[in-house]
This record gives sequence, C-alpha cells and structure tokens, in this order.
Amino acid sequence: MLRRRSTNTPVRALAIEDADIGYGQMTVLRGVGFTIGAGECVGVLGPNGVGKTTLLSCLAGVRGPGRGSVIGLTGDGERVDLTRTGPEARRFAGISFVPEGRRIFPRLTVAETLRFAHEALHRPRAAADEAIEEVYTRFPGLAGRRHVAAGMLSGGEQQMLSLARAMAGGPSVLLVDEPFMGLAPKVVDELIEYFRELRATGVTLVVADESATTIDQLTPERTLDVRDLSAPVGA
Ligand SMILES: Nc1ncnc2c1ncn2[C@@H]1O[C@H](COP(=O)(O)OP(=O)(O)OP(=O)(O)O)[C@@H](O)[C@H]1O
Repeated sequence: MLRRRSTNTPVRALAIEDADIGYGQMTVLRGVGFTIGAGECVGVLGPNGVGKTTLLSCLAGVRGPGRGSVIGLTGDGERVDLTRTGPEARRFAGISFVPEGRRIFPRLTVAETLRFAHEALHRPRAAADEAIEEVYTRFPGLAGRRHVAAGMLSGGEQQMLSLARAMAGGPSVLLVDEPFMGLAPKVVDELIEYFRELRATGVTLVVADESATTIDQLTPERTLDVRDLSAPVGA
C-alpha cells in the first residue's frame, strides 16, 4: 500500500516503476522499471547519449516521468511516492544528486559553497561547522583552499567539492552522474576510494559512467546498462 510520507525517516531504497522519461514530447526511455536496494552500489552504464543523465535526473526529481512512478522505501519499510516531488523535497527525504559537470557556483568560495549547502537544509550552525571541518579533514586539498573561489579550483577539486556539498546533512542515497569525466587517473583513484568509504557507511550509491572498467572498480552489487532498461522508443 502506498502511503504519503508521514515520518522523517530517510529514504534508503528506490524503485522506478514502468516509467517513460524524456523531454517534452520526446520520450528517451520507455517502460523503465528496477529497484535499488538499501545500501546497494549500482553502476549505470551506457555510451554517450543513451539516457544515463535522463535516468538519474528522474531519480533525483529534476525531471518527472511522463508516465510511471518513482518510489522511495525508508529504513522503516514505509513506501513513499516521490513521483511528483522535486529535487529539494527528495534532498530532504535523504536523496542527494551530484549532476554531471559539477555545477558549482564559480564565484562562491569553497567555504561558502559548503555553508550554503547546510543552510539550504536548515542545519543548525554548530552541526554544519562540525560537518564542514570533517570535509576539510577528509579532503585536505579543499581545506587549504577554503577561501578560494570554486571556479578557480582544479577539475578534481571541483568534483570533491561537489561531492562534499552533496553529502551535507548525511544523505542516505547518493546519485552521481559521470563523476570521473575529464579527471586525471590519480584523481579518479581518489574518487573511487571516497566512494568505497561511503559504501562502507551504508550509503546507497548510484554512479553513472560510460566506462564499465571504471564502474567495476567500485565493485558494485549490480550494473545496469541503460539500453537494457528501456523498451524500444517509438515502437
Ligand atoms: N534538455 C534536453 N532536451 C531535449 N533532449 C535532451 C535534453 N537532454 C538530453 N536530451 C537528449 O536525450 C537523450 C539522452 O541524453 P542523456 O544526456 O540522458 O544521455 P547520457 O547517456 O547521459 O549521455 P552523456 O554521456 O552525453 O551525458 C539524448 O538523445 C539527448 O540528446
């Protein structure tokens, strides 16, 4: 039975049910249905343009399905209909999204970026300060650049900042779209290590990438090829 969200228990698992997803009249993915279990790491694969971003945007609430449902499952086993909720409501439900291309605000400093992430979640100042200090401990490179405008950071530092921002408030589900793009192999290794650490904390992790080799390094429970998820469009 589907119930309205009545508790503050975060969503830990996701299901997408018979969803058509696209842009206006154009359907990109048709009849998509799968589940992501609590604490699972799922790799979303597929070449350029098949719909990885489209799919993650739908899970994140950036883009609603034209048909079908997006369902969250809390740690208490409550089913929550997320279909018509946007990214902000999903963020409060525990689902955080790191979009492709990092989308940082170039003029905000590292410190301001992290502070605003906590303010957007109405986090108490002391808790935010503590969490931001933890970010600086985990990413010493960001600590040294806390008063630098985010637009001046390297691509790797921007990706770390984007991830740290998404982790504000301790989401239980993290959706990450093509985080390795354009990064040096050493930085890719650092990111993979960070994702492994997140997994160990029980975070449900969904990472999209074109490279199965890179995704395999996350040792995901499952990989989903977007081409296998969609019924033929136009059929
Ligand atoms: N805002 C948009 N409006 C219309 N069509 C779009 C829009 N964004 C993406 N598309 C189209 O939707 C399809 C899927 O694109 P999507 O970005 O989801 O693919 P992707 O697998 O994430 O590829 P990439 O690796 O390039 O990000 C493509 O045909 C693309 O042209």
